[in-house]
Amino acid sequence: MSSVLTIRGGVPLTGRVSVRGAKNLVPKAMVAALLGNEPSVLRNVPEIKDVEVVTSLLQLHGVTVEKDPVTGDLTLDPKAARTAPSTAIDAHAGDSRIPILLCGPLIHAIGEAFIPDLGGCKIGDRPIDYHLDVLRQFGAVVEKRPGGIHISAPKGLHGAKISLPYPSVGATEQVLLSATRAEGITELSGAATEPEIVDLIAVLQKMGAIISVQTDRTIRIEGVRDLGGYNHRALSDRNESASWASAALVTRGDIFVEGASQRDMMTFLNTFRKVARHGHRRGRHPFLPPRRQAQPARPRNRRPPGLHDRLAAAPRGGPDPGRRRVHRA
Ligand SMILES: CC(=O)N[C@H]1[C@@H](OP(=O)(O)OP(=O)(O)OC[C@H]2O[C@@H](n3ccc(=O)[nH]c3=O)[C@H](O)[C@@H]2O)O[C@H](CO)[C@@H](O)[C@@H]1O
Ligand SMILES: C=C(OP(=O)(O)O)C(=O)O
Repeated sequence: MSSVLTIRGGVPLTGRVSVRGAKNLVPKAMVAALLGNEPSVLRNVPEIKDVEVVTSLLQLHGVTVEKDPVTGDLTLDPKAARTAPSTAIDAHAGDSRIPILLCGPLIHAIGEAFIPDLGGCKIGDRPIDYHLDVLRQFGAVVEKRPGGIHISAPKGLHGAKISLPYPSVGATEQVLLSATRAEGITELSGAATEPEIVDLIAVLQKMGAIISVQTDRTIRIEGVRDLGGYNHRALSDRNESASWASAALVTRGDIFVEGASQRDMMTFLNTFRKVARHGHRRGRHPFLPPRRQAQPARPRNRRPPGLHDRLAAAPRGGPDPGRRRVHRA
């Protein structure tokens, strides 16, 4: 499939769409299933590439992944987890960014991990130094090898006091997935606390993990020896919901987004309302000022609480008869 989508605009978008489970939770919850000693069931699973990649990587490691043909629910059983051939893992090089999160769970399940070179959206430099630092602080040995990274932990993973220089989503997930079965207590400060992180914590807690989140971006994890399975319905994708809302705004359309969660989108909804109001004051059209397009209400700080980076500039006003090229997530 081409990696470019060409959109011919100029038509108001109207109708009803159903939003599925969050892309930024589902593949991570699938990885979490590897930490259990019994099957897990994940519901509200979207049909996206990250799910395919993680399914394949889990299967390569002996995890059975069964998809219900009617509901699309996944049952993941890790009890036969085993080492996978690095050539087979390598076939996934460049496919996704999720494999880096397999490190902790694979070390707990089989004692080592080989992670292929990462993919993911091309949104600039995307280092993984926080991930590797965190793993080393847990006691892992990280080695660069041709085609990927090899990680082992001859003395197991041990809880640690970790501080992130920036509230990285991925690095916070790395800590959560590594610490829940590490020996001792982990205290993470400077953690990301997005709704998808909170939902991942809910998944881990269902498995038996002991995790508390404080209001100052500190997460405390008390390691446990074993975890069970989970039965979880993924939270809905707030980015997809916000994309539909933005599409309705800029095309003067009317879209009902079934399953969107106000609670997880408060910052976006405030921004959306301000943009719409701004346009209304300045021109005839509710969303479009007469001479120039409504300006995005840009957040002042780098990552305002609750607003996904990707959406910080999403709701620009004004219908656009032209074409748009977007990159595919
Ligand atoms: C900024 C960005 O696009 N964040 C998205 C990205 O998270 P992803 O985990 O890729 O990015 P982070 O939120 O971790 O990165 C935030 C910032 O920390 C820096 N950083 C991060 C990790 C690291 O090891 N070293 C380092 O320097 C990055 O350069 C960036 O400036 O994908 C997630 C989906 O999985 C989304 O939920 C996040 O909203
Ligand atoms: C950057 C993102 O996606 P990915 O990490 O999958 O590339 C994102 O969801 O914001």
